[in-house]
Amino acid sequence: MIRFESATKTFPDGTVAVNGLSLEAAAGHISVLVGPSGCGKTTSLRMVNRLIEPTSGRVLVDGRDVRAVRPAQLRRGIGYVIQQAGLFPHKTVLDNIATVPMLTGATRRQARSRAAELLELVGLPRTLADRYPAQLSGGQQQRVGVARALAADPPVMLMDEPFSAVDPVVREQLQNEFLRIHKELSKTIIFVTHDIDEAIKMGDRIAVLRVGGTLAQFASPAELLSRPADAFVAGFVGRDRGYRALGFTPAGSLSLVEEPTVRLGDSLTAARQRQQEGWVLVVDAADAPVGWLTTDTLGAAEGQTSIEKGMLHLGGTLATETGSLREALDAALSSPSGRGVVVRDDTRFAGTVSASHVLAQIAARATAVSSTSDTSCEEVTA
Ligand SMILES: Nc1ncnc2c1ncn2[C@@H]1O[C@H](COP(=O)(O)OP(=O)(O)OP(=O)(O)O)[C@@H](O)[C@H]1O
Repeated sequence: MIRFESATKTFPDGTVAVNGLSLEAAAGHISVLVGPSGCGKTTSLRMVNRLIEPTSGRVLVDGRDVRAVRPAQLRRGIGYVIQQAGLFPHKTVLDNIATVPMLTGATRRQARSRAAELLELVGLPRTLADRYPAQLSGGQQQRVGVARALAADPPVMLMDEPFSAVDPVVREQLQNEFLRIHKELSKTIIFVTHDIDEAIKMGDRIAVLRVGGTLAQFASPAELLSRPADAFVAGFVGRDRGYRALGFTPAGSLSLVEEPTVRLGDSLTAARQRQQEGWVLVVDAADAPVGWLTTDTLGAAEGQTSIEKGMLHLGGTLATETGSLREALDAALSSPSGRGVVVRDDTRFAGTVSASHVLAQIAARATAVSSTSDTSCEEVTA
C-alpha cells in the first residue's frame, strides 16, 4: 500500500507542484492520477521512488516512510515505466529486461531466462529478443518497458503515461494486455495519465488533481462519473459522463426478447417468413450472430434462393448477457433493425433488446439507487 500524507512539493523557484496531497493507493490495485497538464501528477509519482523529495508531508510504502529507505534499495522494489519506454539504446531487448534482476543478484543465465518469460508475458515474440530498441515499433518498446519494470517482480509499480506515445489502436491493445497481466500479478500500481478515458479504463480508483497540485476527488470510476465532487471534476470527466457511467452498470436483469433467426444457407423463403418489421437476424452453424438481412430488398436477389454472407448488413455491436447497460444500449442504437443483439458468453445468440427497453431499465435503476443512496465518501482528505 502507498500512502501520501499531506505531501507537498514546492520547487526552489516557488512553484507549488503538489499541495497537501493525501490519499491511499490500495495494495494490489491500480490507482490512477489524472488531471490537466502541470497539475503535479509526475511530481507526485516521483515522490514515491524518491526521484523527488517532498518539501513537507510524507509518502509511505507499506507503512514505511520512503525517506527511511536508501533510494537504490527502495527502487529495487518499485518498477518504473515511463513514456517512450526509456530503454537502454545500446542493449538488446533481452538485456534491457535482464538488467534489473542481475542488479539484484540473479546470474546472467537466470536473468535472461526470466527476461524471455517476461517477453512472452507482455506479448512479444522471442524473435525480437536480440534486437536493439531502435529496431522496434513504439508499441513494442512500451511492452519491453513494462517487461523490464516487471523483471525484478516488484510489489509496486509506478507508471508515468506509459502508453501515451503510441497510436490509439496500439494504445488500446497495450491497456488491455496490461489489465490482463495485472489480473495475474496483482501489483500495487500508481498510473499517471492526462487522459480521463484511460483513467476510467485502467483505474480501480482515480485521483483527479487540479493545477496547483490539489486533490479534487479520489473515487472509483463509477463514482467519479455519477457523482463528481464539483464542477471542475464534472468538466474534466466530460459531458457524456452519464452515458459512460452505464459502462459500470451491469445489464443484469434486463429481460431479452425472443427473436426468430435463420441460418446462413437457409432459404430466402424462410427469411421472409421469419422477418419482423422487414429484418431477420442471421446466425451461423454455432448460433453466433453474423448479421441482419433486410427482407425489403430480397426481391433484388435475383436468382438466389439461399441466404449468403454477401447479402447481410454487418449488424451493430454485440452486447453480452453479463455485460453492462452501456453495451446493451449501444447494441440497440447501432443495430440496423433497432433491435440490439445480445449473446451469451460463448457467443451464441441469446435474444434482442430495444433502446427504449434499456432506457426503461436505466430509469428504474436510477429510482432504486436514489431511494437507497448513501453518501459515504471513502477518500482520505487532507
Ligand atoms: N524541477 C522543477 N522546477 C520547477 N518547477 C517544476 C519542476 N518540475 C516540475 N515543475 C512544475 O511543477 C508543476 C507540476 O509538474 P508535473 O510535471 O508534476 O505535472 P504533470 O501533471 O505531470 O504535467 P504533464 O501532464 O504536463 O506531464 C508544473 O507547473 C511544472 O512546471
